[in-house]
Amino acid sequence: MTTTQIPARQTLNLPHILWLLLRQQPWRYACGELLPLSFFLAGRLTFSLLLQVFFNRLQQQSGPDLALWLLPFAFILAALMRAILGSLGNRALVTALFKTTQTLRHNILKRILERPGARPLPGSTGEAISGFRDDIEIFAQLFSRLLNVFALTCFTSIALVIMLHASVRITLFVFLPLLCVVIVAQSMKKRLEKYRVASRAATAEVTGAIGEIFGSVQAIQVAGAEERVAEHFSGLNKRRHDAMVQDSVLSAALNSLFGNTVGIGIGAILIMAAIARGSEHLSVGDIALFISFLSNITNFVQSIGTLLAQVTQTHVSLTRLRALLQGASDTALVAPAELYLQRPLPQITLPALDAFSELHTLQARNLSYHYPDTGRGITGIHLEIKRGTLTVITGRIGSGKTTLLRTLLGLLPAEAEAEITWNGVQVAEPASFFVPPRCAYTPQVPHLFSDTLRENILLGLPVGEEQLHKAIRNAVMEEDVIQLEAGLETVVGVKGVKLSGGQVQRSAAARMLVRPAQLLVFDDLSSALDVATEARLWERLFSEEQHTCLVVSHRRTILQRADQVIVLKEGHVEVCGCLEEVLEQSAEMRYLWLKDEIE
Ligand SMILES: Nc1ncnc2c1ncn2[C@@H]1O[C@H](COP(=O)(O)OP(=O)(O)OP(=O)(O)O)[C@@H](O)[C@H]1O
Repeated sequence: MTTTQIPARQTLNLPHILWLLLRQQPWRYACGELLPLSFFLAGRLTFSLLLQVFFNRLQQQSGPDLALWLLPFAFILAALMRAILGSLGNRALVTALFKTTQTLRHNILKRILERPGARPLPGSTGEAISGFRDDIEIFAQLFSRLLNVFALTCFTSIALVIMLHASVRITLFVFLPLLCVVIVAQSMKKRLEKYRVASRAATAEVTGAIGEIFGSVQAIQVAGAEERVAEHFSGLNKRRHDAMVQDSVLSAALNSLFGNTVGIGIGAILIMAAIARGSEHLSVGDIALFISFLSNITNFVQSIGTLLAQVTQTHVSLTRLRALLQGASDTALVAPAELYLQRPLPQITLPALDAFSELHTLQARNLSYHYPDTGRGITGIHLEIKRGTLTVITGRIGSGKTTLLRTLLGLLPAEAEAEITWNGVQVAEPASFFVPPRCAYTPQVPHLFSDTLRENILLGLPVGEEQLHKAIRNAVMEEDVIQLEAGLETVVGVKGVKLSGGQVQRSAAARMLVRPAQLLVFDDLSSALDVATEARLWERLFSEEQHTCLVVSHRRTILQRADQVIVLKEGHVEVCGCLEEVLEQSAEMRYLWLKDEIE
């Protein structure tokens, strides 16, 4: 059995990926970049040709004629056109680029959320954040540059024909530097790629360290490790600084090379024009035309150089984004996405409880999972849970209780021979199957967000106040809510730092209970709740209806209520049965029972 479906990986090349993204909003891109730029370049061409006519007339006649008057008008017209179309186009372009980047972010996030909950990211959080932020921005920059280069290429091609018509030899001199630039840029490609990878990795390390430091301020203070942490952080920053300097210096060197090479080209043209004879002779108008074209050709050359560097960067970014995709095809990366940029987000609704979702029996056979780094975990577990019963999993620390729950629920990928059935039908994808209204789960270490307590419980679920207060009461949280400064509207701080461990645990229980489910799974509430509070919670839960529960615990209060106790030892089921049976059959259980009494 596999818990996640990893589609056969389909790798697309970069141009194909860009094309698929461009195709999603061709009109926005056309209006945003190509149209204004084309008008600008058409205006620029007209202006250059008028300039040629003007200087030729000036050379031939004693005074200026109509061309002189046309020139400023043409210039003003072109500038006006550019300003109007540019500002209109800018809005379309910004929207198009934003949609493209958000589509990529949406698709990667979707893929991450499809992965089993315990292992959603392939690397550190910092690497993922840096991928979401920087690598995707690099895609947007490449898009913008490509469209720009496309328009400039059209301009340069027309300019080339006009220049060749004026003088073949001098025109070739203009394009010689361009050839040099392309050769130099290509030869630097590998080095630039190496520097880019290093600077991205260093940035990810710094981002990750910031996240870890903010997440463990208390632990650092308790250990008195402020100075050592600051030193470590400073070391990471130094590495990032060095990598960024190498990267930036090489990019800047290439850029300045492009600019200066073309400058030298302009000098060469002037010299060639000065010494040209016969058919190669250039008029003042031709020289003015060449020089006026050259500023745009400079632009073109620089853009080509930057484009080549950006293509290299984008290849590096694509490799990193593929790592976040974790085996999914590139088509998943560029698939059109519903973004809700201007419309309100759709309401979250719980799937309706159909006849099949009603639990009668849940069975697991040969459930195994071993952590790749330690080889520890659970092996060959069988279990059966019947409707309306309470099953308690117990065992020593590290015996595999949490691993068993997570593997059953698909949060860890079970090994191949495992089989999970719900009412006798095999569950192909436990991670997406064991969700409300079939199953709800409170983990041992719940995660709260830096939001109000209400939002932390509801997570956007549209339920009435009555249902919310019932869940809070069942989680034995109602007195705490009254005491909090703003009740349910209290902002609980990052990871719920403003709440006690027990309050965090019970908030998570309320989050679970507000979503009615056929199977309720609790992982060891006793780690954060005192005996009396935990007992009240079970009392309330079982007094109102016959829930089906799967609970990890070592507390006698819940063991005594259990219909079935599963005792785990070193990742195996040691014994399974009602409390009397397991106490009678297992020395391990007797040890755990006595230990709880002593504690
Ligand atoms: N992320 C992990 N990577 C590697 N090994 C792990 C990981 N999590 C747990 N283990 C190992 O797997 C075994 C089972 O761990 P598990 O957390 O399931 O035990 P547990 O019975 O739930 O413990 P506790 O009572 O402390 O919650 C342990 O030996 C533990 O060291």
